[in-house]
Amino acid sequence: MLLDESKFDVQLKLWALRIPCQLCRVATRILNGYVLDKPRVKPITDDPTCDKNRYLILSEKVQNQDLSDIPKQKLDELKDLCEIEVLPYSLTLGYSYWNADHVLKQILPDGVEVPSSFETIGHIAHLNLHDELLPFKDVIAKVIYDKNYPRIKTIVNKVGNITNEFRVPEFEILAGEHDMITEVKQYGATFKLDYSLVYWNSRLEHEHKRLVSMFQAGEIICDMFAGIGPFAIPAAQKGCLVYANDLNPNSIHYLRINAKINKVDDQICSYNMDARKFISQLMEVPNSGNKTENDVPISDACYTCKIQDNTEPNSEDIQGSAENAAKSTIPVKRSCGSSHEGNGKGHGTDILEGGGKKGSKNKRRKESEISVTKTWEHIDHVVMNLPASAIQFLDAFRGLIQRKYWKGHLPLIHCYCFIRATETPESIIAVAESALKATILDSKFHRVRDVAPNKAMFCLSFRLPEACFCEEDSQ
Ligand SMILES: C[S@@+](CC[C@H](N)C(=O)[O-])C[C@H]1O[C@@H](n2cnc3c(N)ncnc32)[C@H](O)[C@@H]1O
Repeated sequence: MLLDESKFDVQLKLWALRIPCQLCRVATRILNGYVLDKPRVKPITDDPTCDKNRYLILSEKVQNQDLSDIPKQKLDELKDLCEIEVLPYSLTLGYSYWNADHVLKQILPDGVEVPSSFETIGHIAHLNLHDELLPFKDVIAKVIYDKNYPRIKTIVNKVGNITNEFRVPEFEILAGEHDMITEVKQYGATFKLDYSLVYWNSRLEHEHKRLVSMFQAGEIICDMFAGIGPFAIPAAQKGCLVYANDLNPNSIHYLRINAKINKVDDQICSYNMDARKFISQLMEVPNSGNKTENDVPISDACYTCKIQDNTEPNSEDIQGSAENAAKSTIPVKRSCGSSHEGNGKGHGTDILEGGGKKGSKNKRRKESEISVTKTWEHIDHVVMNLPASAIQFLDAFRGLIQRKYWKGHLPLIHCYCFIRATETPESIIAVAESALKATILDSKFHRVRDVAPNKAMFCLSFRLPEACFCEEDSQ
């Protein structure tokens, strides 16, 4: 369907006053309420016959050449100012004048819902067109492009449902530049991403902010499904040390770029593996004799914490050794509320307050602190944002943490999930407990957003139950 822009032309028959240039401002003030007032249309224009004069265009309210629609008092004031000359003025409001909604309403058949909003990701507008709008997708995209350029340079529509495990939709580019690499800003951080290759949802900005506000400077955060870093980067900016993992190599590629852009690459260790394997390697005690085959243990890879590329394991990249890491006598700075030397018993139910020491200094970790971090001894928070299946991954925590090494509180788990109309928070907890094979003592559901009429996204936060400890003597 081609767009004939002339079809949107509307001719207005108006009146204008010919006024000396220097009096235009005063005349406009006097005629307040009777001067043309339309977005993007100037009410004062050149007089083609004399450059010392201007046309002051009157609004549609003024119908008569004798100006009888304007109150007498205003007219008298104007007459005191100058001689009044009234001229007919023809104004054409064309395609460029009308907003997208107005144009689309005229193009689309009656009864078809006009697409009123779209998600913006940097320079990309992401439409989600219903089937009935698909025959009009090109013209809709052109209008949205025309009306939002240069802020928006690429218009895409989601094709089909997301089926891949990386949660990346398939897109069709409908208008503008074929460029899916863009940058977005969230709460002061910059995120670069290829929208065709990685998961990104701008609607989660508030949730990213909310969760990170629960973290304290100095805490250790483990993000099992990190994407390009919307939890990891602001957490690191806040002074946390972050272990971030994602199965999608493109997400990790951009996470690393984003860590550099935001100058927190010395505070994020990034990994590209399955989340279960990641968490089990993170909790693996060096030299405990039960290393996962064919992998660089995370404790080794992050002995010196710089952004690591574990997709190409290379022993020369690993600085320090597991033995050194395990024997290190420099204490890891902790910000958890309880004793750092305890065996994890007697945890309070402070989960909902975030578990961090109040008033801890908002300062970034120094590399020396990072280099001795022993994740098998303590982490503060685990983030699991894969709502469709994160709860199933909770089984990875069964017997994961060795009690004899652990110091302080067990971590707070923040596990995202969907709750459908047929489900309840209790039924979700039951699924989580069955995965953990342990009772969750204290939990909180935070409603993140409605994703469909009968389906909402929630964040389930709870402290990992003590029953999940591995009691074995691993030495
Ligand atoms: C819903 S996205 C969340 C990304 C990011 N945390 C955010 O809030 O924008 C889920 C992420 O989990 C990753 N993922 C899916 N399955 C995974 C698995 N088995 N192990 C690790 N990551 C996985 C996807 O690639 C995707 O980036």
